[in-house]
Parts: sequence; structure tokens; C-alpha cells
Amino acid sequence: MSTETLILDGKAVSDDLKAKLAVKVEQLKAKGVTPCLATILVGDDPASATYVRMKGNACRRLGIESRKIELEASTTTEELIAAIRELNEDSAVHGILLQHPVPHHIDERAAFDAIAIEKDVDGVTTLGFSQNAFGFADYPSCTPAAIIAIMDYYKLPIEGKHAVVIGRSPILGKPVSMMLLNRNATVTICHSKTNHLGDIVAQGDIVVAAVGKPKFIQGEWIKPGAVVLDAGYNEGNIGDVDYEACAERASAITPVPAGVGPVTIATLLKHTVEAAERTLKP
Ligand SMILES: Nc1nc2c(c(=O)[nH]1)N[C@@H](CN(C=O)c1ccc(C(=O)N[C@@H](CCC(=O)O)C(=O)O)cc1)CN2
Repeated sequence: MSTETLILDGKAVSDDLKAKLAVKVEQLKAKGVTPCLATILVGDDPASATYVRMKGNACRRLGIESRKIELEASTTTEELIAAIRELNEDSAVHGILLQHPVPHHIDERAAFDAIAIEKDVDGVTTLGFSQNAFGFADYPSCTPAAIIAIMDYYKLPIEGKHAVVIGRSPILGKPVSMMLLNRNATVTICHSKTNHLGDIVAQGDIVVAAVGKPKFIQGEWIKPGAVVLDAGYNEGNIGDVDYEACAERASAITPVPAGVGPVTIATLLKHTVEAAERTLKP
């Protein structure tokens, strides 16, 4: 790795965010409101169970209530939606998180869209996505928001830069592309059918890896001086970026672990606290 490469420390960004949130949680509690996040886990995927546990622990450490709903893998779409509607109606719950992915037989889009917009702290509903695309979402999807938060924390410019996003999922690649566009970047979205991917990535001043394939982004694709953000969370805590090789060329890069991941969770907490704050306002 070049000695000049800035390692973008997600733990530092997340600690900074959480320190500010701790104050807000205390203020809310003094007014009789305890922020509450309900997490829904369907089935027994071990990685998903880990992420839900991490979110619950992060909530508790900050004084946010965490309500965990665990449903059998055989749960139907209708049963899942009924559980979500119950949480929508529960005034003590401020945010709802449905852990992705759900088992294949479930209509995940329908389930996401059952979440009330004012409780969509994970930014997964079609309405939330649309608001984010227009640049006025209360709660943009957490990983895209985390990527922007890291760039802002380190004062890395976005405006006028060419951002290349690899991945087009509805909770990551697409929303982060819209957020970068709304910050006046020129955005290219690449995906599994993109031809000459390396040539396109090589044009990026900012490269966002959201492809879901371990070490997929090659060092020789990176333009010298580019900023590389790795949103990958593959098995074994391996990112989408070939870290050592990309760090040789990048001016700044997020590691995995301790890069985008911790900021994603801190962002979820931030949105939950904001949702609780909004219940106080007329
Ligand atoms: N409904 C959602 N589902 C999923 C999302 C999401 O944002 N909303 N994102 C991913 C997974 N994810 C959160 O759910 C997630 C993955 C990894 C991390 C993280 O902090 N990883 C650590 C390392 C893990 C460890 O220590 O064991 C790190 O990078 O340092 C946070 C969130 C899919 N599903």
C-alpha cells in the first residue's frame, strides 16, 4: 500500500455519529420518549442473524430500545406483512427494519412496502427510494447514507467528480447513485452485464463497490488517486474490493471490516432517533 493512502476509518465515523446520538437519546428520554427500533428476521440465515444481533446490541449500547421479531423461514408474505402492519400501528415503535434477504418464497418488495414511510428508517420502501432519488428523503437507505457520511467526515469532494458505482441493487447501488448525483457527481452505474467494466472503473474519481462478489474490483482498474468505497459484506468479512491492490493506487479507501459496515449501523440508529424526535413535533 502507498504510504500516502488515507484509510477511511468507519469506526471513527461511527463513533462520532454515536456520540452525537447519545446526547439526543438522553434529551428524548427526558421528554418521556425512548427511541425504539423493531428488527424483523425471517428464517435462520446465520449472517443475517449476526447483522440483526449487531443492530440490537448497538441500539442497547446507546439506550435505544430494540424489539426483535423472529419469524420462521416458512412465514408467508401475508403473515410477514401482518407482522409489519402491527408494528406500524404500535406508537412505541419508531423504526422498523426488515433484514434482507428474506426467504425466496416471500415477496420482499411487497413486505418492504408494507412498512409505514414514517417508520422506514432503513430506507427500503418504494416511496422512500423515490424521495431519496428526488433528494428529500428523511431516511435514505443506510449503506448509501453511510458512504456519503464517510466522504463528508473526511471532507472528500463529490461535486464535479466522476463516480462509478458497481452494483444496482435497490438498497445499495441505485440509491447511492442517486445520492451522488444529487451531490453533483457525474455518475456511471455498472452491473453484471456491463462490458469492459475495468475500462469504466478506471475513469472513476470515486469508485463505489456494491457488487456482492469478494475481491471483485481489481487494483489495475483503479485510477491513481481515486477514492474507493467498499460496501461489500461477503462471507468471512471480505469486501468487494481487492483491498491491498486497490490501496496501492487509491488516495483513500475503506477497509472491510471497519469501513462502511459500522457507519451503516450508526446511520440506522441515527434515523431511529430522528423518527422518535419527529413524534414530538406538531
Ligand atoms: N434491511 C437491510 N438488510 C441488509 C442491509 C441493510 O442495510 N438493510 N445491509 C446488509 C448487511 N448489513 C446490515 O444489515 C450489514 C453488514 C455488515 C455490517 C458490518 O458492520 N460489518 C462489520 C463486520 C462484521 C462483524 O464484525 O462481524 C464491518 O464491516 O466492520 C453492518 C451491516 C444486508 N442486509
